[in-house]
Amino acid sequence: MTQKPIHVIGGGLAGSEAAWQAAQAGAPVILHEMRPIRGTDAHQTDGLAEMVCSNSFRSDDWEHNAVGLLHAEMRRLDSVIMAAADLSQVPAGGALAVDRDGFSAEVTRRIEAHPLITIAREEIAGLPPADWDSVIVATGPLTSPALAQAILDLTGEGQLAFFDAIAPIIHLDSIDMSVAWRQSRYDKEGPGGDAAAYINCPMDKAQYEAFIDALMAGPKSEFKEWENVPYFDGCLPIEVMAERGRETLRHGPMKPVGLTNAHNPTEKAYAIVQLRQDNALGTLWNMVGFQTKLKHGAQTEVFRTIPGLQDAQFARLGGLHRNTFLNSPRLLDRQLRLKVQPRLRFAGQVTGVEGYVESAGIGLLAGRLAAAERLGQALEAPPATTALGALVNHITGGHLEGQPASFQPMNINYGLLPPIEDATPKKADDGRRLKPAERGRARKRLASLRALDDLDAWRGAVASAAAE
Ligand SMILES: Cc1cc2nc3c(=O)[nH]c(=O)nc-3n(C[C@H](O)[C@H](O)[C@H](O)COP(=O)(O)OP(=O)(O)OC[C@H]3O[C@@H](n4cnc5c(N)ncnc54)[C@H](O)[C@@H]3O)c2cc1C
Repeated sequence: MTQKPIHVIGGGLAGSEAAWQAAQAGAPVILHEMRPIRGTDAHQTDGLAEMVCSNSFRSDDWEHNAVGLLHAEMRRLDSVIMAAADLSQVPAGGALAVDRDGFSAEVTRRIEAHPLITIAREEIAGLPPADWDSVIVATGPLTSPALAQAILDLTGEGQLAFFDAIAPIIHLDSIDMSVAWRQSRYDKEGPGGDAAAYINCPMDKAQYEAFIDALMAGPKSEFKEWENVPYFDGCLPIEVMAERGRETLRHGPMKPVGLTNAHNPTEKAYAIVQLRQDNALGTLWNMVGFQTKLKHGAQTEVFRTIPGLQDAQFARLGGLHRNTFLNSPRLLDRQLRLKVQPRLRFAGQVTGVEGYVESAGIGLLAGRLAAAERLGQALEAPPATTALGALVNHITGGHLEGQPASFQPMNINYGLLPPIEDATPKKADDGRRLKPAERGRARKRLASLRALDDLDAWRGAVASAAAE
């Protein structure tokens, strides 16, 4: 080898894709995977890109579904994960589901056969040796404890999370603002000078009582033993708080004080649910204090009883599970490099994306970015109008600085892409006025078309830069 190798740590969804992309670009790679020498609490095999739970890559509809769009973008960029998934497909309607063993075997076969990739079966149990000048850390939600500790020591207290306590996140355009209103408690101005930073949903006594009953009765997900993490008070699940007393929530996250119903100023609410802006675009809002272990079906049912949220569309539902991830907006640059030690790049779920496809997508970019750097080529991540670019934006800057809720992992969704509102047709080809749901679909299709156009323009620019 004439070039020094890029070291990829972790042969999961992200690491396999990163190794493949870097090698395809012409850079030699050593892929370090600790299985089978050391296992995780979830992996069962020693195959690369093992899917630890469901066998689905979710919707394959690129026109109307953001993860389908991500599939399409990755296929255009020679993704090994998508190629192996397409070969291992099993029937699943509009979803892309795979035979998990066949899929993992195909990824393993392609990586093993690549002339520029060497696989080393070993745990990297601390910071990589100083002479590894280009490293991609793709060790996932179950990063081995020794490496997690080394990253924590390097980045500082509070910059690496070990589990997710997530409150649901809702698309702004599905909130009924004829019921809800914008106001901060006591009209207090935030750092940006905004005294109307929250969206408020009021409840009367009967609605509150029914809500508490539904919360306590709803089915909950139980932690597996290996997920046995203690709660700390800042992120108690809402149903655990409700179990401490029927009034607890009314004195906690649902307290009605300091707020006046803009639609009916004389009416005093018995309890109020607040939503806080979640992304810089202002398209996504999280339910403040509503981290929950309710099962997903129960969450949509129970939370849609909240006035103003009766038609809520959830960008993600709440949950609590083991997950190692960085405070990426603070720690990573747009090249996915650790600011304090730029030889270390991060990829996959450890950067704060969520899901097989998203993890592989960030692996794809990390591999290309590392290879370009190694080969002396200039390369930027794709624009935020693409699904891949929107993910990079989310993890490196799309979330709001300075708000109390910390950065939370996220699946790809259209709310992470800049809105396309103005261009959405109001009428069908036959002149009929489009219903809101039809307009929503039309808007998604336009956003997908824009994404693929912009991705192609980016690919074109990258190809000509590489040829220079
Ligand atoms: C229990 C569980 C269930 C999940 N279910 C789903 C699901 O149904 N659908 C979905 O989309 N996502 C699911 N996820 C999320 C899923 O893990 C990620 O979407 C995806 O696998 C992340 O890809 P990754 O490459 O970042 O991590 P992984 O695929 O986990 O790969 C990380 C790799 O790094 C290796 N590794 C760790 N530490 C070291 C080290 N120090 N040295 C060398 N190698 C190391 C591990 O062995 C592993 O192979 C689940 C996660 C968990 C934990």
